[in-house]
Order: sequence, then structure tokens, then C-alpha cells
Amino acid sequence: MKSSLIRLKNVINQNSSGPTGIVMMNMGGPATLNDVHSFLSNLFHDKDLIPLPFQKLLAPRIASKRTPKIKEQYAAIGGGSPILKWTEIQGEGMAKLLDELSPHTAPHKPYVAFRYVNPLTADTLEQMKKDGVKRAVAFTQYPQYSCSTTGSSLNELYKQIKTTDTDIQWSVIDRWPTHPGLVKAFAQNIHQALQRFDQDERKHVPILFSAHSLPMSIVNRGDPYPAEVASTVQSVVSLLPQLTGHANPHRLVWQSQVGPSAWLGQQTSDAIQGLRKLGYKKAIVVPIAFTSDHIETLFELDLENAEEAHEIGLRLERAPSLNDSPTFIRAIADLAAAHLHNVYPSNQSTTEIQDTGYVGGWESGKPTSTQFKMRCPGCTNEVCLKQKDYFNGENAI
Ligand SMILES: C=CC1=C(C)c2cc3[nH]c(cc4nc(cc5[nH]c(cc1n2)c(C)c5CCC(=O)O)C(CCC(=O)O)=C4C)c(C)c3C=C
Ligand SMILES: [Fe+2]
Ligand SMILES: [Fe+2]
Repeated sequence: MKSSLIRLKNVINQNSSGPTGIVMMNMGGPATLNDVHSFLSNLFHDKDLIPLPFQKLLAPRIASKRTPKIKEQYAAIGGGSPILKWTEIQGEGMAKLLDELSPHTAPHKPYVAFRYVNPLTADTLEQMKKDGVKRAVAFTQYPQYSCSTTGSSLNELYKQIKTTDTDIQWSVIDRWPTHPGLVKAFAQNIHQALQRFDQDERKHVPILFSAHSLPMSIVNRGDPYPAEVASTVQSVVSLLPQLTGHANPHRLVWQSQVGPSAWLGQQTSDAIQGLRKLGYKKAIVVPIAFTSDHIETLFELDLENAEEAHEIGLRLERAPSLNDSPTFIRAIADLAAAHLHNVYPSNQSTTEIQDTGYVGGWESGKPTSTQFKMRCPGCTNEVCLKQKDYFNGENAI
């Protein structure tokens, strides 16, 4: 009875205003080895990620130089990045739950907007236009905010919307580092990885939370990412003993630095060496700043780091990425539902939504606009402010 009512409501909504689009923003990864060069070229052209002098000239050259090495890495993990597959699975699962959690904004349709590979933001906007979307949520899939990641996706969305003729009402979820569902999903996966060790040794296994590092030039201009990653770690280690019955030693460490400049440390590989020097023979590593598998988990952690660890006599186990974790999919559905209820209040009963206090970041709760005016709220640094005019009110939704 309840589900047929929801279906009826969906039909009415569909006829009147099209689906509510949930736009899952992320960087994307090359689906095949042939896509590696264009992925890298788009990535090195992105001033929000890597500001280079003479960028237009240098970006294609650096991309070409790096392509053979990066192709080898993608070849070693099966010939491409699985990010699109996981994002689609997560999006479909989320939309299905959302139709029940937020019937007054149903039906919901997930869209993917990648920054460096297909589907790119511009194509996604065209598709949304064809589908008759009138209301959309720009939902970052990076739980922790950085100018270099979510900021870049928001700036791209802003740029594309200015040149695409749509009349969509937008709202934004720009960060969710301590969402209880996210924290629970991480804790469950760590608990699962700990089971691979004998019961008597489990509580002594150190946990290395590993996040993609940032250049110190970005850290020093006030980028919120390091603190937000730390807040995720702290929330997970606070919850974990409720699942495991013990508190493991833990550290937050940083991986995947590129090039010769200074990056935020301690590097994950140095921490592994350090643990061995301290006498540890076992450890768990947890990818904490990405919601699905990618080259940093499948190549760097599983192949490179695990092998280095093995060579020095340390058994390194990795907690699974969130991928199709039902707890995780429920978390993003809850977050989107709470956000939608905050932006589009309704009298309808919403008792099933969990964690409604968490609505998604800097801009949540403001009324929407048919103009997407959100750009990277970023940090309080000069470069960011000069580029984005954030605090002069131009960005207010
Ligand atoms: C939270 C995640 C990420 C942050 C923060 C981030 C910042 C960041 N990255 C670079 C440079 C590169 N990153 C590359 C690949 C890459 N980066 C992330 C995530 C974050 N990056 C992922 C998931 C991936 C891989 C995608 C996949 O596997 O599908 C690359 C390309 C690979 C290489 O050439 O080594 C570069 C370059 C900078 C400079 C930066 C912060 C400013
Ligand atoms: Fe990166
Ligand atoms: Fe920014």
C-alpha cells in the first residue's frame, strides 16, 4: 500500500516537473588504457588542482611524459579505473532509497559529473536538460572538502551552467566528513579487515588511515582538507571500539604525492617502514578520503605498499573500499534526503530518514536559485579569493 502510494506520487511529480537530479561529482578515472592520456591531459590543465606557469603549453607535455608510467599502473589493476562502475552502483542504490525517504521530491535520478573523463559536466547537463530536470543537487562524492577536488568540480559546474540554457534549481552538498553513516561504513569495513588476524592479536594491530596528500602550498593557504580528513579519522576511531571491543593504535598518513615539491606527510610508505622499526609485524591500512577503489588503493596500497611491507617482514592488510557497502549507500541516501528536506521542506512524514541534522556543508539550508551561483567557497587565501570572489556575495545562492 505504502509503496504504491509512493509510485503514484512519483508519477504525478514526474508529469509535473521531471525528476530531481542528484549529480554525483568526482574526478573520474580512465576507463581503458586508451583514455589515460586524455585523463592526464585534462587533469594537468586544471588550475584548481595544479596551477602551472604556461599551463596550456605545459599540461599536454607533462601528460604525454607521464602517460606510459600511469598506463602501466592501470594495466596492473585490470586495464582501467573502476570509478564509473562504482559510482553508478552507488547512485542507483541511493536514488531507489531516496524515492522512499523523500517522496515529495521523487522521482530521483542519479547523474555522474566527472572532472577529467566521461561523463563530463557539460554532457551531464545536456542529458539533464533532455530529461526535463527542474531541481538538482550538486553532491560531491569527496567526503572532505578541498579546493583541488570539490572546489574544482564546483567551479566547473558554475562555468558550464553559465553557458548551458537550463532552468534548473540547484542546491549543493559540498562536504560530509563526519556523517554518521559514512563513519559507520568505514568502521564496519575496518572491523571486517581486523577479522583476518587471530583473535588474540587483533587489538594490537596498528591502523594506518591513508589519504591522498596535498602540496604544502595548498595546505598553507588554508585548504580545509587536512582538518576534515582528520575529523573523519577521529570519528571512526571513536566508533570502532563499539564494533571491535578494543581500541587499536592508529595514525593518519598521506599517500600519492606527485613531483618534487613539498607535500603533506608523513608518507604512507615511510609510516610502514616506521612501524616495522618499532617492532610491529602486522598492520591495517584504510583508504579514508575516497569512496571507491581507484589506482591509489588497487595499485599503490595493494601492490606497491603491500610488497614493500612484505619485503621488510610486515603483513599489511587493507580495509575494503566503500564501493557497494549497503551502509555507505544508505548514508548517501540519508544525507541527500536530509538535505532535500532542509531545502524543500514538506509536511509529509519523514520518520525513516536517519541523521537529519546533517545536511551537507557550507551552503546547505540556503534557498535555491535557478541560477547556479556556487563557486569554490574554498579557503581564505588570496589566490582563491581573487579567482572566486566568494566573500563579496556573488556566490550566495
Ligand atoms: C581526496 C582525493 C584526492 C585529492 C585531495 C587529490 C589531490 C591532488 N591530486 C594531484 C595530482 C594527481 N592526482 C592523480 C590521480 C588521482 N588523484 C585522486 C584523488 C585525489 N587527488 C585519485 C582518486 C586519483 C586516481 C584516479 C583513479 O585511479 O581512478 C594524478 C594522476 C596520476 C599520476 O599522474 O600520478 C595526479 C597527477 C594534486 C596535484 C592534488 C592536489 C593539489
Ligand atoms: Fe590526486
Ligand atoms: Fe578554492
